[in-house]
Amino acid sequence: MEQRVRVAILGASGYTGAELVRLLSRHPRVTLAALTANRKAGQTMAQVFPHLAGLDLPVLTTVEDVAWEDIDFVFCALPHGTTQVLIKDLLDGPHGGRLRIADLSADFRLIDPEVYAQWYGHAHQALALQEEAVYGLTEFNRARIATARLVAVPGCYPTSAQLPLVPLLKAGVIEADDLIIDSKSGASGAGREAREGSLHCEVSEGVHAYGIGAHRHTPEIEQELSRAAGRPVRATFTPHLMPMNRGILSTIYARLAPGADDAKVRAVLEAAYADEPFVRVVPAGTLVHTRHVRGSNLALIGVHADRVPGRVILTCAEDNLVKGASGQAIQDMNVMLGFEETLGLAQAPLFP
Ligand SMILES: NC(=O)C1=CN([C@@H]2O[C@H](COP(=O)(O)OP(=O)(O)OC[C@H]3O[C@@H](n4cnc5c(N)ncnc54)[C@H](OP(=O)(O)O)[C@@H]3O)[C@@H](O)[C@H]2O)C=CC1
Ligand SMILES: CC(=O)N[C@@H](CCC(=O)OP(=O)(O)O)C(=O)O
Repeated sequence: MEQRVRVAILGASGYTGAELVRLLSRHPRVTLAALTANRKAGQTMAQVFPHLAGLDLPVLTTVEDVAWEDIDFVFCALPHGTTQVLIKDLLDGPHGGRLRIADLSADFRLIDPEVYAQWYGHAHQALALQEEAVYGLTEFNRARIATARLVAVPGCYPTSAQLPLVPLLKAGVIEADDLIIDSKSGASGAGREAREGSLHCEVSEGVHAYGIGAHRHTPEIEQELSRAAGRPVRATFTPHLMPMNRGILSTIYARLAPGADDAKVRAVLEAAYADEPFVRVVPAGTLVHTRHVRGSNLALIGVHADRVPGRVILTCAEDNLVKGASGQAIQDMNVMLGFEETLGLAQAPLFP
């Protein structure tokens, strides 16, 4: 029988942690050996998340109480800012030599320490690890992810922007200096701790933009799009909070490069994702919908002609908690450990 890896999930009492537990509980090569929480340490997962009550799971402990000698792989699903020092201590500690980590927070995604300090309001506290970490959008970075010790799992919004835009910038069929990314997210994107602002009566029956011109995912989006384009990319990014639980829909407006049209854009994206298990370009005339990805690791991309000459409209739908976070992290783990990339992630979306 094939050996299983022993996994710790730090922050298992949060939304992305619970989603990791849900998906990994059916992963054929994983044993969930440790689950941690902060305020909820000492409780069972069934107490915190009754929907997971049927699973045989370890009790939630603090990070300090994990038997690290027993752990091979760590998913870190803690608030950004709290993560960098904790991961540094873990990797510098007595068991650091064998641990490999997928970090879901924003702590290791930005390459430039000055950009990090500017957008996150403090100097990074683990600079060497920030430099070492590999950006974990699997579709574009498999070789480096495979050998990484620390993978920075992309942000939910940046994933929905990069999947349509990276192949187009690489192919030079859209211009790099005129991108508008208009994104909508479900309230689970703010995490379970968010409370105020995420209460039903504050999210339902209304929509609002936030972080306008100033959202911390902007530098992550620009960093990765610039890498793809081979030159600096500036993008206008505006997120919106939607009255729904899960899902992100990004609508992207781009200017076509000379000689390109929407058919060319579609052909580039179809070729880029022809062999990808989790990214689909929907047929012309079909609309992408957050309902069509819910609970799955899929991202759907739509390509639409714009009646304004020289422009194209792209849409991308994903589940923020799956391809936007926990599913993406598992996809990275599968690559890091040499497993088949789809293990634990093959479930179809939940509809309606
Ligand atoms: N929600 C989403 O769609 C996405 C989230 N992310 C990122 O993933 C990470 C987790 O997000 P999410 O699951 O939504 O957050 P939640 O607020 O739902 O969960 C946070 C978790 O961290 C624990 N925690 C909080 N503070 C500390 C601390 N000081 N020390 C140890 N543990 C602590 C909480 O424990 P307790 O419950 O006991 O307080 C809980 O388990 C964040 O960095 C987030 O930005 C990334 C992509 C998408
Ligand atoms: C709806 C909502 O509030 N979404 C979050 C993004 C969640 C996420 O992915 O943030 P990380 O960069 O920390 O991973 C926000 O706008 O901050």
